[in-house]
Amino acid sequence: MNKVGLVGWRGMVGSVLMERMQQEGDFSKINATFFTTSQAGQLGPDFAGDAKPLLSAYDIDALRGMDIVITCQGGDYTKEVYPALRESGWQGYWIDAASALRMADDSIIVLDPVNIDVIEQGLEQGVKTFVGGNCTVSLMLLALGGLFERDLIEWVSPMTYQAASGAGAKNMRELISQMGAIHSEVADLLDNPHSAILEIDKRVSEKLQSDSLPKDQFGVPLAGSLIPWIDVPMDSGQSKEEWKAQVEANKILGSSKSPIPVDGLCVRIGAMRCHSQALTIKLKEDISVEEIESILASHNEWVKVIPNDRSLSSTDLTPVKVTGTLSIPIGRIRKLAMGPEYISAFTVGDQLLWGAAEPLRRMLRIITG
Ligand SMILES: NC(=O)C1=CN([C@@H]2O[C@H](COP(=O)(O)OP(=O)(O)OC[C@H]3O[C@@H](n4cnc5c(N)ncnc54)[C@H](OP(=O)(O)O)[C@@H]3O)[C@@H](O)[C@H]2O)C=CC1
Ligand SMILES: N[C@@H](CC(=O)OP(=O)(O)O)C(=O)O
Repeated sequence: MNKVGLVGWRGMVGSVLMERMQQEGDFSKINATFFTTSQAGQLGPDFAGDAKPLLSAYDIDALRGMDIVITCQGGDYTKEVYPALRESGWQGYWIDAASALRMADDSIIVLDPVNIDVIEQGLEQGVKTFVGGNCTVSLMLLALGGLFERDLIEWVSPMTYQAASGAGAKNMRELISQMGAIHSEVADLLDNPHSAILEIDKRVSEKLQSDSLPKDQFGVPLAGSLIPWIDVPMDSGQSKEEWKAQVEANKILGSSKSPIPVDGLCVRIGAMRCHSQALTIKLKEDISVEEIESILASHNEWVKVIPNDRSLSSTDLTPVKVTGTLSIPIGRIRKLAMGPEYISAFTVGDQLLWGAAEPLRRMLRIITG
């Protein structure tokens, strides 16, 4: 059995990965060793049998003993340890959730329902570094996989509605704290059915603008508001999250030499762990909505076409419905007024599952069998 080192297993993405690996019986296929950046020597988890002391995730000799290292520890860890490990002559497989190595020439971005051909070709050619894609990119490609596979997309503009989880566990907690603080501010008025709505609104607005609202993580209110910027600025005027859409999507699809334009605005909203995206798509030809739906639905087992219906869209095409599942619903598919090749769509996906942990877990299984 392959010796697999697990780093970052107790973080948010890592915990979701551990859950999925247990559900799918992955630990029976590997010889697991657990690493840590902060708790070396303490007793590790018992996911893979008896708990053993944790090894230091900075111990290059210990990592060199692994056939495969899978990490959800983050980009700073990758930047520090990966080069040293490779320079030590280690030839093992590195599977990573962080973005640090995604655009490296010798890495492949993994999303096997979309790019199993790229992955298999890479494995044959001796590629040893496999990185999970950006969550919005992976979720969009799973939703639109059928249209990309048939080369029907001229360009796509995703306008995103991204959950707090994408910013980290502390940010999820802060969102809930903000919601609680807003409610507390007006609880007495809410209890009184005769209170004036404008008074409630005034107090909520004052609370949102006050220094007493918890906002150490986001820096601004997210509850009752939104943040139309995610990640650092690029020279192009895009945010880095927006920049990733085109470069990563085309790397995954193997079309980087003549890239399909993918560009839009990324917005943080007060959802917990599901990212949503409103897509404007220019098709290369005029095909019917029925055909588009059938092409999308047949691409992979997780995508689910939701009819363009008010009630179904309100129940089935939402973060509340999708959270904690691998389902990728796509709906609101209709022709736009701009012309017969222009269509709209709306899709939702769990950014910790298909957006982060699941592509890594599946890559591990591709290697270990
Ligand atoms: N959040 C996201 O949506 C996505 C994240 N990623 C990537 O994954 C990386 C990790 O993200 P995420 O899982 O959100 O990060 P977390 O902050 O949840 O976890 C990262 C590490 O923090 C350490 N840690 C310290 N205190 C605690 C604690 N109380 N509970 C759990 N862990 C703790 C753990 O390392 P140790 O055990 O060594 O102390 C853990 O592995 C990101 O940096 C990013 O590169 C990729 C896709 C999506
Ligand atoms: N940036 C994403 C989450 C993330 O970690 O992305 P990446 O894996 O590309 O760094 C978000 O905020 O929703």
